[in-house]
Amino acid sequence: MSESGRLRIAIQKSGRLSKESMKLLKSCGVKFNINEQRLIAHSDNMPIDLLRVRDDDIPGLVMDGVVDLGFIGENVLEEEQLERQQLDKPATCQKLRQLDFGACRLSLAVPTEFSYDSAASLEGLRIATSYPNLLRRYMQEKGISYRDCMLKGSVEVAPRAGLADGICDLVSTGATLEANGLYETEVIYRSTACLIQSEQEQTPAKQALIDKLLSRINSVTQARESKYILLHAPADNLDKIVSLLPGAENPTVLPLKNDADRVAVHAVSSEDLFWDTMEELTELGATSILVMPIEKMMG
Ligand SMILES: Nc1ncnc2c1ncn2[C@@H]1O[C@H](COP(=O)(O)OP(=O)(O)OP(=O)(O)O)[C@@H](O)[C@H]1O
Ligand SMILES: O=P(O)(O)OC[C@H]1O[C@H](OP(=O)(O)OP(=O)(O)O)[C@H](O)[C@@H]1O
Ligand SMILES: [Mg+2]
Repeated sequence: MSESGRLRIAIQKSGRLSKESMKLLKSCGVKFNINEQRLIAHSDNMPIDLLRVRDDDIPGLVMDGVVDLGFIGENVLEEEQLERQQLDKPATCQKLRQLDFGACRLSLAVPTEFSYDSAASLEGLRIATSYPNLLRRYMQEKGISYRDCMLKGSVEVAPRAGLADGICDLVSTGATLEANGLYETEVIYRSTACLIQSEQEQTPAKQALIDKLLSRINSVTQARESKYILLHAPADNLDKIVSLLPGAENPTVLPLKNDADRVAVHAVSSEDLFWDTMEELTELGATSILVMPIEKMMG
């Protein structure tokens, strides 16, 4: 299948994961032009082909070894794994890493007028979902029987349409539930996007390219989570000031010309600096505080 020399990566064609997956690849130095009409995009500068498909198809393509890598939500990955285990189809792949986008949760939700105590309140009722296997696993663990209503989309309208009593669907802000007169009762699975690799043995050249991509992804992600901070601090308060900057245990401290009592601090901090921290820094006498994004980080 993917025995050509080129690495095949499956990404969602259009949806919640598309932009971020492409952005991540681009920031790893993979250049490509997407033609909306075409399923495949060839990279201009690396031996990589992108396959643009429905997200539901990505785990299967990776598990069958049709593509080498895939960007996918853990929710879809796990659901497909459970499905394939029942059908005795190949159901394994390597999860290379979780990614910092596509965060959502699969939750049970019921109409606002429904009085809900626990999942047992759904005993014998009908639940609409696109994730029948994850739902079944959860309800079996709780020992609750229920009836299925399998819907591929528009799950949140099912109760109002009289198709189901409750739903099990993805939630992020909760706006979709609210707009449909529903409320979230329990989270059954938490998910982010992840990068997966086929179990098939790769040629050394392809595996080296995968390792390089992964190392670049780690570097880009670390950079996204970090900030470069410059500030002037009273030398007496230096330790307190540094302790407010997470991950900046060994900052560069430089003297200031014509000011023996103050120093310049340069540090990479592992968290975003929020206004509260900035205000605390100011209270400790810090001035000229600059917080800058970092594009790449290595070593
Ligand atoms: N509201 C959300 N916020 C963040 N991530 C989300 C949200 N909704 C879904 N996701 C994540 O993005 C994935 C893709 O969601 P999307 O709604 O684009 O899927 P889809 O409609 O099934 O797309 P496709 O047409 O490719 O089948 C989900 O499986 C989940 O991992
Ligand atoms: O809690 P919220 O922030 O409202 O997000 C949840 C919604 O987001 C997803 O759908 P999406 O908007 O991707 O559209 P889709 O239903 O067409 O897949 C998901 O299926 C929910 O319907
Ligand atoms: Mg889908």
